[in-house]
Amino acid sequence: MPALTGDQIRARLADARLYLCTDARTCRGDLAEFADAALAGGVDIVQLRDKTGGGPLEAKQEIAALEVLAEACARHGALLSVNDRADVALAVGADVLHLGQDDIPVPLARRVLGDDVVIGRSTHSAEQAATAAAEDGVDYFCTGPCWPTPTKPGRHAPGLDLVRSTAASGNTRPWFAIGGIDQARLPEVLDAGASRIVVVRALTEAEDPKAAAEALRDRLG
Ligand SMILES: Cc1ncc(COP(=O)(O)OP(=O)(O)O)c(N)n1
Ligand SMILES: Cc1nc(C(=O)O)sc1CCOP(=O)(O)O
Ligand SMILES: [Mg+2]
Repeated sequence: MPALTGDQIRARLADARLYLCTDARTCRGDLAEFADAALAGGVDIVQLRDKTGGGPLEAKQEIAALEVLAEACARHGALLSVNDRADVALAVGADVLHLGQDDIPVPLARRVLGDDVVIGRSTHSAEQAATAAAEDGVDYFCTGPCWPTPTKPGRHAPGLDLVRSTAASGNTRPWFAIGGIDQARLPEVLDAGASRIVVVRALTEAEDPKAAAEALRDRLG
């Protein structure tokens, strides 16, 4: 069971602006320090997304990294997100499960997790965004990539047009723009109508992750 109730998690989701996906930083061996710095800079949600080996981490490594992130998130009052795996989200008491278009269907994830874990969806077209905005069991969705990105090679980028159409759609569910976003591009993303973002390299590759997170968070309000 997550430490927070579903209502508490959803209240934090409503206020969330900056969502980080990070790998386990196995080569650098600094996951706890990195997470602390990014969270101190204002990250609201942290997801472990490690595809550095060309696929998912072994379960034991994934759970060890999630335990490190869970402690960091608890210290900073942030939400912990698991990518792809409902069973792992349940096992570690995560607040959030993120599912892409090719991951397990939301109703099956709900069967595993119940109602007290937030579920998010990836979307890459206006049709997918409209579906996610209305789908039972979905709490938030992401639209992207805003720009082609080496973090998700081969994924066609719908660009900022998808951000604009989502902003104009009248959707009331929380949604995040993702893909290729950094400090220099953030103004364009905000101008297109997003108020929440997900980043990977903008923080994982930053020399000073706390300062980089602060710079993004300051513009997100
Ligand atoms: C917050 C967030 N948004 C989008 C994604 C991408 O999910 P998906 O399309 O399933 O791709 P993978 O991350 O599984 O490669 C995400 N993980 N998190
Ligand atoms: C993991 C992921 N999902 C995307 C989507 O469009 O669903 S784009 C993406 C990678 C984002 O990485 P960066 O901030 O380094 O460009
Ligand atoms: Mg996925």
